Amino acid sequence: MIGIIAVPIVFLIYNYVIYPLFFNPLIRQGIPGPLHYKLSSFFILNDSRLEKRNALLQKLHLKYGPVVMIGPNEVSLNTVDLMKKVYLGNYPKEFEKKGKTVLGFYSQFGNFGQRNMFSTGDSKTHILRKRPLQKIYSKSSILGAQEFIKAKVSNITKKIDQLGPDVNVDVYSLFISMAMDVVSGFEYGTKFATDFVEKLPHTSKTLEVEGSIFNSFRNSSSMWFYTTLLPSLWTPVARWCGIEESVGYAQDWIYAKFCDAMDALVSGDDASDPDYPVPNVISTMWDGLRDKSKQSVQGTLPPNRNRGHSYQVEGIPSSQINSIASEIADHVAAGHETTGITLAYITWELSRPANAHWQQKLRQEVAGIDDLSELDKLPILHAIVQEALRLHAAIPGSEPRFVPPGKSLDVTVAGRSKIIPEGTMVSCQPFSLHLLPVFGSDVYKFRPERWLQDENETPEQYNQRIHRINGSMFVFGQGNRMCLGMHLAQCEMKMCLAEIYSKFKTKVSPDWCSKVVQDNSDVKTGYSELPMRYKSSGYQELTDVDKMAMADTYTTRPMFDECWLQFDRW
Ligand code: HEM
Repeated sequence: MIGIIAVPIVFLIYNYVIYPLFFNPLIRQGIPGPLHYKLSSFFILNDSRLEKRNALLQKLHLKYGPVVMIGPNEVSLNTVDLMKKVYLGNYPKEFEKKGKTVLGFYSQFGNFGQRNMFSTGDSKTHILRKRPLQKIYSKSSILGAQEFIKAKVSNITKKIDQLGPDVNVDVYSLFISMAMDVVSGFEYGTKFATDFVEKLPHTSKTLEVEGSIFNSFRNSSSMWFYTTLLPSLWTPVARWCGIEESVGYAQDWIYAKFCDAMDALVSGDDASDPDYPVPNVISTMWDGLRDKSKQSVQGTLPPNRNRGHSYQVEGIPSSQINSIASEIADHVAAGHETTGITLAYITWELSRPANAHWQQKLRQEVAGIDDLSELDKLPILHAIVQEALRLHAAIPGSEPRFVPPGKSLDVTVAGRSKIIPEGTMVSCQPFSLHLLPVFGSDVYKFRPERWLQDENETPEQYNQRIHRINGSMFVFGQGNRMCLGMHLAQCEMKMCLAEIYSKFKTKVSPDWCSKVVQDNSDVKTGYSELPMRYKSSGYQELTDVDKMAMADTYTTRPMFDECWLQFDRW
């Protein structure tokens, strides 16, 4: 009897007290951090679940310095040098040694039973996947696709004109829709691109409408903690929250569109609209698969458009077909939320009374220019986009990697050299890196001028400063796992801002909040700063700054999922 009780107690004491305190190499090295975080991963996982992680890591870095232990095997880093060592050093997303693999944060991002580029752990497999897709999103390819992007972007101003002046417009809905209209063309071919800017009203909270695919994407995001960190609890929690069905809806929608585009390709049709011949993922991967299989592929079996997710082509294993669908699903998700969220933050910042002078400057700069390569050279437009990417990084959360087998990471703690051993999970988070002093003063404020030449600076000093701060940006990651859609996102955003501000001025809707804050006050981050009751009850007493607080999650969003502006012709 004593043995039955004693064995588990000894096990727990050894695992949670003796081993961590006396044998854990990170603790023995003296890596700083709160003691309870060093002993168990429970605390940092729970912070993620409570949507407090990003703000907490920032506080820990301010307290303990740039190297902080946040779990028995996890260290958060916050200097530009360490970020470069890890990400330009291409540390892997998974740790593999002697045939054993430690899966990481990313392994759960696969779809339809298949991994994709983003969720691939090892560098060799990743580069093979990435190579054929890289050219679709290269700068020259995006410039070549500008007529298509322009057509989708100009639907925004058409929509605003239809709505008329002083109408409250939810720009969060508008820009998420625009980004989906664009990215779907790059995935399925322009023939199959969506038209959500035209089809949705954007004058009510349509993204939350039950059954909408955006609601479904949102519900998937709300489950990100379980998807990525505790997959075994995903199904019971989704069922308990009543969103299991809804989460599947976006996947079904993505797959149904995939089937439509595949039907066209397999029968020898082009997936591109002849007016907008844009290179796309489905055609590129399908051609690659046919070349690889060296078979003449003909005819389809009837696709299963329900939950089966199994499009079949004679002679090709369905796993290979689904590998294309998995890649597309990832790009569709990555490509619409991030860009839409950033645009919502940019236009909100420009609409705040204290920042409204930037609208004037922008209008003067973009007047009469709609060519993308010309827009790309404009300093004010560039400064506004860069500043929003810094302050409102759409992915502000940690991007975890492992110290590779056979290597260690040298760090300095309080002037002393320390070694982080192989297999340790290390990460930087854009949110904290973007607040470092290298970016200048008032780092919690939106100040596009930090990207422009100061009147006291020589051109040489300016170039050196800009080189330094550009190299410190982490919004798109760095190294070989850097964002594939970066040029697409930047071009889309610049085109969209030029289109809007050459025609309209914007202001924060006074009907949306108790008060529109007049000064350029600091941004807020996260649910942790506002009591949860605001989320579900009447929250009319909040200001626009409160309502645009960034959700404390891996991919952020305005925490109330809305951003209401009014548009007026200049
Ligand atoms: C403002 C918009 C965007 C932001 C802030 C953003 C941010 C990021 C970040 C930080 C990563 C790297 C994650 C990591 O290393 O752990 C990433 C990867 C990725 N992004 Fe984006 N992204 C944006 C837009 C897009 C768009 C429009 C696409 C369209 C296809 C896209 C596709 C991808 C893909 C496929 C990867 C994985 C790359 C790889 O693993 O090699 N992103 N993105």
